[in-house]
This record gives sequence, structure tokens and C-alpha cells, in this order.
Amino acid sequence: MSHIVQVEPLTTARALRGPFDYVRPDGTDVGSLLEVPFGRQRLTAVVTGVVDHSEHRLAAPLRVLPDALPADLVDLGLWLAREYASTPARALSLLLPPRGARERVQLWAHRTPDGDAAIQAEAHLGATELRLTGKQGALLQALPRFAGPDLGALRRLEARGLVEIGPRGRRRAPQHTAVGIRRPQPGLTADQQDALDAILATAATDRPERLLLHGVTGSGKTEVYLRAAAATLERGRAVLILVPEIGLTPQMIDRFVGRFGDTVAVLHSKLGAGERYDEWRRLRSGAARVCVGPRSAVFAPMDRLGLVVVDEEHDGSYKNEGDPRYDARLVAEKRALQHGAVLVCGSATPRPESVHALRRVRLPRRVDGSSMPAVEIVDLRHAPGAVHPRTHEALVDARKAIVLLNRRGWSNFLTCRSCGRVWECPQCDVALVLHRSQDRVACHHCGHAEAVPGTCPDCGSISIARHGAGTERLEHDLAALGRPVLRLDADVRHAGPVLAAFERADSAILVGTQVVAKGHDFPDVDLGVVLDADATLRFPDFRAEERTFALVTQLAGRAGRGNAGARVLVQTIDPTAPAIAFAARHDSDGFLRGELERREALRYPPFSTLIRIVCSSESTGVAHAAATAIHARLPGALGPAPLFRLRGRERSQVVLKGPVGPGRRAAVEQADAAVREVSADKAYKAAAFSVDVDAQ
Ligand SMILES: Nc1ncnc2c1ncn2[C@@H]1O[C@H](COP(=O)(O)OP(=O)(O)OP(=O)(O)O)[C@@H](O)[C@H]1O
Ligand SMILES: [Zn+2]
Repeated sequence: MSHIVQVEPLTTARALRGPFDYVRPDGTDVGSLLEVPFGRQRLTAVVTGVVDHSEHRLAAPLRVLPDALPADLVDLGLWLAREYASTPARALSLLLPPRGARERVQLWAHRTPDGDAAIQAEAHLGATELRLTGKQGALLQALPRFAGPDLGALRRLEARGLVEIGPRGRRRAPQHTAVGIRRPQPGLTADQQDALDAILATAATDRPERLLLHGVTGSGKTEVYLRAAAATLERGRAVLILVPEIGLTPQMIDRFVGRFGDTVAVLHSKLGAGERYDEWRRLRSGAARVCVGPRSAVFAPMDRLGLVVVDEEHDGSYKNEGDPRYDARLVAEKRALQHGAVLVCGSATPRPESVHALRRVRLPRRVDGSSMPAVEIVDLRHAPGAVHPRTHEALVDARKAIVLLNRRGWSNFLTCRSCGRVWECPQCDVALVLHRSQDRVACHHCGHAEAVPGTCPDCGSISIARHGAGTERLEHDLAALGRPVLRLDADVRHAGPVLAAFERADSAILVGTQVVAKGHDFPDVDLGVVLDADATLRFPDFRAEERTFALVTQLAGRAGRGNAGARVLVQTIDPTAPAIAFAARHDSDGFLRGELERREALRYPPFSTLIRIVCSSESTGVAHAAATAIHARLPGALGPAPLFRLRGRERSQVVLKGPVGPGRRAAVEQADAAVREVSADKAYKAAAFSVDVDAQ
């Protein structure tokens, strides 16, 4: 029996790293959560090991907290800390049971044997003989159940020995729109059957492969996941399904809940604290064996996973923005490996990395037999204005159209016509965007907002120009076509009702940012439009091509399901850009081949490990100095390069292109060590550091 626990106290300080030794409380093990005295603080801590010996004088934990983590998640947390140059404490914090809620306990009433007898007697004798009122008889009949508002009446029956009342946990179940809607399970197409067979064949082996389900839009990938999930449950194994942001893809949850019912737990930020806690507990106890959720659901406390699915694996939301900057796709792969589960990443527009690393299974056709819509590139070079006349004509003809413009708000920026002043965010080096309906100009980076200016504070002119058009303006302009126009972007709080209204409408236009291109399945969209295909292409970023190809292909994929003659128009000032040209030809193989060649030539992922270190500071010059110091410790790294000021902080970055494979870990450690050294130096006390491994 080992008497000592090693723990990681959960603090955010980068410098502080455990493990620290404490006396082992009874019944604790790896994964137990404790409250420990730590210096002058009391901290939550996770037990990461139990040992026999310690060189220190040991303190005793203050108490054992409820809900332990499973041991495999503790391993995962420690791996996460190393893989993403973070600390064990920060990584383990991501895995904790949801905070801010406890089990909900309510009073539960059930009949005693006397109560049962009374019910039977009542049938013969009638209620009055037993001195029960009609209401009391009915109450007794309805047991067992939670007491609720009838507690008073039940207490009187309890006093007569007919009822027993005691506390009992009561689940707070999330409301699903799909409850009770059991959609019929369609027979699989031959392609789907082949894909399913490939998944199940490798799932049954000792070391299942990692698969990429590369299926064109509308090829029925979800049905393949559902069948694979059913087979996995039959084998007694659990299923984890990761999806992009939940609010935008309610259909996925609906399908899983519709097919598997209560064994599905959902984990996402829109749940109340109590619901989230209860879902976590159901997963932890094994009461729920399927979990559907976004990025953070990759940490669901599940036992004996047999299948891990990453749907729409190209989606940017799988990368965490906070520290550790983990990539849920890599974590999913790690979890699948830990459990001997098969990993299935699915997409119509997979990332070059996935094509390179995973075994590909294809769904080359749409399930409904429809062909891909014809894509026409509209050259914007000689046509000023947001909507080209050709596009306008097509919109007039279309019955149901989706229009993508990746800029929200009314106009992009404001200038003074007299002195040229540009309205900028006081915290960030970016222009403020006009949101007319909110009567505000706002920063899309920090959320700063101010009233729409009436006069220029520099020169007093009242002539202020609005430049460019965003989704809000477009919504307004397209209303002239005499059809309902619906808008979907980050300013719209609830996507569900908008999507539902569009689905129901006989004729309508859906306008929005890239969320309109996500995996929505509308049967009768006859026109798709990308208004500014160059917007993503212009980003100074090695993923610009990949993102543009995905956006155009995904938007095109929403059109023409189940009906012939659908069209897609892509407006661009760069008609020969490969990402746009390949997307217009529905040629993902051609695109991927070219993109992988380019990445190899430039040593970008998957041919290198990209590590980005960003130094920031509120004090002038400190970020650049810190980045220079880091650069000096990382021979061959690029930078330091200034980034635009964000939230009042100057920023400077250093980028390291490390090797892949066995050398990757050393490169991460080298970057981590450089950051630790520099952050410990008093000269850079005013700087903050972020390390992004596999930077996007
Ligand atoms: N075998 C089948 N027979 C008939 N209908 C099917 C079959 N499989 C799937 N479907 C239906 O086809 C539609 C498209 O399927 P699904 O949304 O899964 O496609 P997808 O491959 O995920 O597309 P995307 O990549 O665009 O999200 C859905 O309405 C689904 O119910
Ligand atoms: Zn700002």
C-alpha cells in the first residue's frame, strides 16, 4: 500500500510545475480530485501518481472532492501538456468535471407495503372505506415519483405509513428537438456499405487504423457514422462523435439522438451547468455510451471507446484558442490509440495533412444520385460593386439561394471625406465595422463598440464615407428582389430558427458568413453564390488556399441536393487561382495533389511541425524585445515579426518550422525551454507568451 500521492495543483502560473507530494487520503487513487494546502492558498489538485517514498515532509490534503477523473484522462492531460508546450495544471484543468453544479437531489416518494395493500383494497372497498380522499387515492396510484408540489399531501400519507419519502438524484436532461422523432433508417448505398465495411473490418482488429472518410458533399457520411456507431455499441464499446460548433450543426445531434435515444449524451457550452454536469456523470458512469459534442467533448470521460469520429475534420473550430492550444483532431487520434478504437475523420474537403497521414475511404457520389452543381466563375475585375450583373440575374431567377459573404456588419470601415481619418479600435490596430441595426461601430477582435460617429473629431466635418459591404448591408439590398431574406452570422444569436425558417420557406435567400456553408442539408437549394472568394485567399497564411477551396466546395455542396439544374456562382478578381479553379471543377484530388507539392516545397505541414510563439505586452517595445530574445535561442526560426496590436497589447511572433516524426518532440521542447528562459528573465516581466504547436 502506497501512502503518498503525487498531485498537480491547478494554477495557471507557467513557472509552477508539479508533481508535489502529499499524504494519501483513504480511497484516493490516480484521478482523484483533492483540495490541498499550497503555500498560503487552497487549491484543487489532481492525483497523478501514488508512490511509497518521498523526500519531503508531507502535508495532508484538506479534503477529497467528489467525482474522480478516469486514469486514462490523467495520462491524456499530461500528454497534452508536453505536446502543446503547456503545463500539466493547465492541461488537466480542461479535463475536470463541469464546475458550478452538483448532483440535483430531490425528494422521491414510493409506496410502502401498506401503501400497496391500500391500493389493492381501494379497488374493492372504495376510497372512503380506507379514509382516503379521492385525491389521496390518485396520488398513491401515481407513485413512485418525485414529490414536487404534492410534498405536503405525501407527508400526510407518510405519517400513516403508506408512503416513504427520501432524497434521490434527478437528472437534468437537455431538450432535444429530435426527441420522439425516429427517422427511418435508410438502406445503405453500395458506396456507403463499402465504407462501413472498411471501418468495421479495421475496428475489429487489435490495432485499428486511422481512416479518412473522404466523401463528396451529400454522399451520406452521417449515415455511415450512425451504422458504425450501432455496430460499435453492439460490440460493447463506446462511441465519441466530434462535430464543429453545435449551434450551427443541430442536425447531427438530432440524428444521433433520434437513432440511439437516451444512451446519447451531448456535451456543449449551450447546456446549463446542471445539464452539463449530469451528462458528464452519465458518461462517467457508463449510463450513456455515445457522446456527441464539439472540440472539448474530446475529453468526455468514457470507458472502452471503440469508435472516435471527427466530422467535418477540416473545420477550424477543432483548434483551441486558449492555452494549451490543442488540436482536438490530434487529441482524438491519441484517445483512439489509448483505447484501441478506430478513428474516422470525415470531410468533403479534407486537410492535406489528413490525406497525407490517414488511410482514405471514399464516397465519390451523392446518395440521391444528383450530380454536383455546375460552378461558374464570375470575373469581378471589370465590374465594380458587390454583386455582378450576372449574379444579380441568377438571384432573380433562383427560387432558393444561399449567398456567402465572409464579412459581417453593414460596411467594413468608415473614413472622413475631408481629412481622411479612419475610425479605428482604440485597443487594436484594426478598423471599426459599422453595425447599423445596433447603431454602433464595433471591433471584431476585442468587442469594443462605440456610437456611430456623426462628425469627425479631428476636423469637424460631417461628411463620413462608408466603405465596402457586409452581410447586414447585403441582407438589406437583396430584399429588393421581393423574397424573404434571412441572415446568418455571428451577430445572429440563434442559428436554429433561421435555418428552420429557410428550410420551410418555399422561396427565400439565405445570406451569411461561412456558417451558411457548414454541413446543412436542405433539399431544394437551386443557387449558391460566393460573393468574394478572394477574401480568404488574401490572408497571409499558408492555409489560405486550403480554406478557400473548402469554403467554395462546401458552399457548392449545399446546392442541388435532389434537384438537377442547380447553379453555383463564384465571384473573384483572381479567376485562375488554383483553389478557386479546382473547386469550380469539383476536383479535390487535383487540388490536394498541388497543395501537397506546394507544402512540401515550402516545408509547411504535413512536412514540418509549425510552432508559433507570440509575445505580447502593454508596454511599448517589450513584445519585440522578448521575441528577439526567443529568436536568439531558436536557431533557424523565422522572425521576430510584428503582429497588429490586439486588446491594447503590442505583439511580435517567432515561427519555428520543426521536423515531423521523431524530431517533433525535441522541437516542441526547445521552443518550450526558450519561452521558459525568457519569461523568467526580469527584463521581460511585462511580456506574456503563447506557444502554439501545429499553429493554423
Ligand atoms: N442510403 C441512403 N439513402 C437515402 N438517403 C440517404 C442515405 N444516406 C444518407 N441519406 C440522406 O442523404 C442526405 C445527405 O446525407 P449527409 O448529410 O450525411 O451527407 P454528408 O456526406 O454529411 O454531406 P456534407 O459533407 O455536405 O455534410 C441526408 O438527408 C441523409 O438523410
Ligand atoms: Zn479592438
